[in-house]
Amino acid sequence: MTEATHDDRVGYLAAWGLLGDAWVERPYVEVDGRGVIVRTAAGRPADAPAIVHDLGRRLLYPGLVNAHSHAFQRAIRGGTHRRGDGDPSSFWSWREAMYRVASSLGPDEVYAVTRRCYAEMLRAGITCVGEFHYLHHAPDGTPYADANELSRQVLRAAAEVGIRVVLLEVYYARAGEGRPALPEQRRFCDGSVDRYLARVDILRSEGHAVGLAPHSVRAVPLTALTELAAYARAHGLVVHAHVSEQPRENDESRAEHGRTPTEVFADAGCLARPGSFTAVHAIHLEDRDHDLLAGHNVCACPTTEADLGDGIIPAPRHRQHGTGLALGSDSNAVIDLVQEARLLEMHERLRAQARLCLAGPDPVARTLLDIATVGGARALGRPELGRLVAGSPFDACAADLDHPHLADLPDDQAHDALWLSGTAAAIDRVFVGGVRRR
Ligand SMILES: N=CN[C@@H](CCC(=O)O)C(=O)O
Repeated sequence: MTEATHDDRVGYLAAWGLLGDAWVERPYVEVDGRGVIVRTAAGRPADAPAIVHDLGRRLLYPGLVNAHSHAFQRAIRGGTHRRGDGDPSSFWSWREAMYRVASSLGPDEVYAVTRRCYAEMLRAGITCVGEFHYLHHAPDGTPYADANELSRQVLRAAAEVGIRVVLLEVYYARAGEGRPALPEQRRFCDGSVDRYLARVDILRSEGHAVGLAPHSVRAVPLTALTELAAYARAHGLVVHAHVSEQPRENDESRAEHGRTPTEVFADAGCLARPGSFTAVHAIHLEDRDHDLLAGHNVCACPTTEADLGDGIIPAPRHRQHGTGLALGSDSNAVIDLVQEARLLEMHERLRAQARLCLAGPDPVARTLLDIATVGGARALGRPELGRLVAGSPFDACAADLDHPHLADLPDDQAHDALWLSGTAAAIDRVFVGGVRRR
């Protein structure tokens, strides 16, 4: 492979943007032939390369990082809001509707729905997604000729769309304590930790970005959790799991273990390596759970959590405990991390009857942007992403200051208008690894 030279370099300029930790006017980013940022500056340097793309009146941001997705669930968008065919009026009855689709998809359909979903993510400024992937085998649980067939369909969809993916390979074993997997859950199950890890070994050996994802304490017994935690530690992998999304999950955990789900994950060793665990949802927590999650990550998915009636994530408490926040589009009923971020703040305003709930040293908009970028990158174990700094890939998105939602606002106010009253619709430029994707 030939080295990138100065001649391969191109520059990008915008009106305003976030470079590293600094909000600057006329942000300039220089990118080499491999798509890696080689320098940043406020304003075009005198020695800039010949080609500098001026993005004009746009706000330049790092690419957004979506830390929790079930791509196939896009297929039921809008399909679970009426009584009639079943009763989708609770989380658990919604899950039955979701399982009907989960049981119906073959490899081609998994590829097609995932591709559609990821294309939508890319349009919305998402440059990396953590796919919490649990459709593994044929609907009756029989492995395909290639046991990683459906994981490969996800990887193929991501590659063709041009989005980065971290495959959070799900381990699933049972319907609950003492209950084997339901027929509709059989395709999620590998049958043993060894068979599951053999699949993971292959994916890792092929160079794919992989994390371990014990689905939940309901679906994974403690012995298996302990083995998964040991493997993750040995190989430096992140661990993601659904944690305390619904009160019933806590009740079942107490009945089986006498402990909360977070305590069970901690006792199994899943939290042993600082920063490596991501609790998805983490809504119904006890005080001790917050202490245990300190230094780890929580992935909030506010549009899905609202849709499913889960509850409001205690985001300020997570921040007070030093728990990193990330965002996920989860069910993909909505694919818009700007809305996810905004609702994180707005749900807390409704609960607290107060404003500026997630403000810290930085204004709320900056906090939300950080959660949507570096927060997700940290949760996915990809610290090189989420920031526009030298040495990082040029993964970026830009919002149009002349979009109808932002037009005629002062530029610095437009940034707050996007994150606190807007949507991703204003984002109209997206780059992944230096390649323009939108
Ligand atoms: N937002 C929740 N999604 C979960 C629900 C299933 C469960 O908790 O059993 C999911 O797709 O795996």
